[in-house]
Amino acid sequence: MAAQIDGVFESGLQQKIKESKVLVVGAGGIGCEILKNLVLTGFQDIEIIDLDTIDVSNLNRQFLFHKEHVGKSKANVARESALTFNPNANIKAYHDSITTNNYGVNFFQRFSIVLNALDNRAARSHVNRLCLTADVPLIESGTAGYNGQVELIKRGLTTCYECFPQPAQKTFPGCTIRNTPSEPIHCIVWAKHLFNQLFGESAEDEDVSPDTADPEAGAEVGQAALEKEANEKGNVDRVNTRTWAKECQYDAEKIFNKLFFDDIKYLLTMSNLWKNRNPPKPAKWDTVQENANEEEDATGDSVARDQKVLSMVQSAKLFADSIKALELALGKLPDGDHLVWDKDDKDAMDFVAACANIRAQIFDIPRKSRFEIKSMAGNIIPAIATTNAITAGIVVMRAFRVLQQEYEKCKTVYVRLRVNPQNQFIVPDRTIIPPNPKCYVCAAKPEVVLKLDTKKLTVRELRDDILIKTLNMISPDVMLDGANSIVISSEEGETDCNNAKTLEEMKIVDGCILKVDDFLQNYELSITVLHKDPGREEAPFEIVADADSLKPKEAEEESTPSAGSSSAPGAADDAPQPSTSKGINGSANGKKIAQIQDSDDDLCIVEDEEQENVEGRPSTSKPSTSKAS
Ligand SMILES: Nc1ncnc2c1ncn2[C@@H]1O[C@H](COP(=O)(O)OP(=O)(O)OP(=O)(O)O)[C@@H](O)[C@H]1O
Ligand SMILES: [Zn+2]
Repeated sequence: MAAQIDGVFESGLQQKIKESKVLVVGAGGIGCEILKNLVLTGFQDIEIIDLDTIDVSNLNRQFLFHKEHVGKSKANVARESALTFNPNANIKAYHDSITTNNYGVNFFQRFSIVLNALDNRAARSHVNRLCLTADVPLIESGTAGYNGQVELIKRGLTTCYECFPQPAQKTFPGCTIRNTPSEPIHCIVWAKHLFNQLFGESAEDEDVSPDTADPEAGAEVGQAALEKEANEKGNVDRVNTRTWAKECQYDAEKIFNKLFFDDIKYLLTMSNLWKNRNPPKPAKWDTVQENANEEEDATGDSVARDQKVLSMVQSAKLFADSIKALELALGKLPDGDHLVWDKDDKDAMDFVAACANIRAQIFDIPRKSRFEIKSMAGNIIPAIATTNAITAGIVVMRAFRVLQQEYEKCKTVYVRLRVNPQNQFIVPDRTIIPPNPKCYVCAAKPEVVLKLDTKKLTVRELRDDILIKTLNMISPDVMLDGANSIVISSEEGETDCNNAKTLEEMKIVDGCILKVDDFLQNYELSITVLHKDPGREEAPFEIVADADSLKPKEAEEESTPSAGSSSAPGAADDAPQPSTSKGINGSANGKKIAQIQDSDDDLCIVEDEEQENVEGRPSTSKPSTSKAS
């Protein structure tokens, strides 16, 4: 192939390519393109890992996969297809998650370079941490629609994936979801939680029943309502939702009446909630069915069906049909196993669309089409094959630079839909942004401040919601500094007795320091705990990566911002980022795009000598949070 002909590459590069060992993490939209580029440019020692199997919906853009591959391992099929381009390449495929303990520092150290083509933060953060520890250069990439981003992460030289705060993945207070939804998304989140309660892995923080502890309702009000209901009914049925649903054989009518009539009536008894809001209107199965004949059937071709906003009657029918199908699917699994919600699973999606619309109608919230609900429930930004191809091309060209150790030429690059005033649609940052010395991952002594209600937050919540879901650890061990006591152990079962205790009961109070260690990531973090009383709509905890930002205002003003600190260019602007988990960092944010477009940067990133920007500013100092589609 052309890339192996002498003279195509500058001197020495061809040899470096041949001698290098590359790891590609993810064989999805960008991963397939990267793998093809690697084999076509002469890389011979490649490993690729992906945990997933091929879905029909991947075929339009993940061109290494064809119809006959549906259901097979992405990594294995990607390997086979790529070998047809260059049978001399040596490709090893792993059908596995990169976050398991099979892939520790020793595994990473074997590579000259790692190329990420992932779609989630947890895996990106994990690879970031391992590449930092193993001191292997990592090229991080992502796309979101027409926007793409490629950046080099190199220990001590550049920002890491976690140097600056990520835009919060939008979550909603539990009481809004359970008691007082006001937007379609609240009903969609509730419906997804309900799916998990009935068929999936039910998490404690995904309860869908009325929240009697809602501070706005007033504790006594909730309690009084509970007692009132208890008296009226003789008892209050508070059994686990799944157990109850199984007992009534997933009877659609009974489940409908419980969720949309009994529970809503119950919410109405929490009268404080409805002083300044329109109260919900309970819906009963029989009453809904009375209108059934007047309504046209919701079936028809799937495209038309997807675009249509279903009525209450149609939603109720879809609710009943999808419950039956999901019950059947659950029944086929081994005992104790559960379904996993997937936007591409017809019945799971039908169920969520139906429940979200029924609840929306009850709360007088606009209903949405199945298509709209699917986008919102799946946080979907359509994947554009061309953006993936361009992005993957840049990834491999950056890999050339890394092999030649020309790190200074590896500025972060953005792919845009429209050209900027300099006629660029592939726009590099002006400079390489150095690491944030206060980064809670790559700093010499990583530390954060954690503000939370120590009287309320439990050890389990500390582990699941904060350390795992927010700080992206996999298997944390936690010690209370000074007391030498183990709060959380990564050994299964060892500290289960602590799980339900509040932090205060574990003697973790204002000012305490927790020493956290994740052996899978070779990552240690010191957490200073500060107590706060959260309000109703406030997040239950807040993580501040830079302890100085808690200083009084005057003190803050005196301190001089240093390059690469959280007050470095770009960082402050990065805080209020778009809420989607897959929104690309620095791209979906209009402000950030404007900064980039102002820049008078390199003519084209494929040029060897990138011109220095004279006017522009570094467009962002934050890493990608985007999806590799
Ligand atoms: N922990 C992980 N280990 C290995 N591979 C992972 C991990 N997390 C995600 N991936 C893989 O990264 C790839 C990301 O590619 P992409 O964004 O195109 O996702 P997709 O699932 O193929 O597409 P879509 O989400 O649009 O349906 C996926 O193939 C996914 O399986
Ligand atoms: Zn960092």
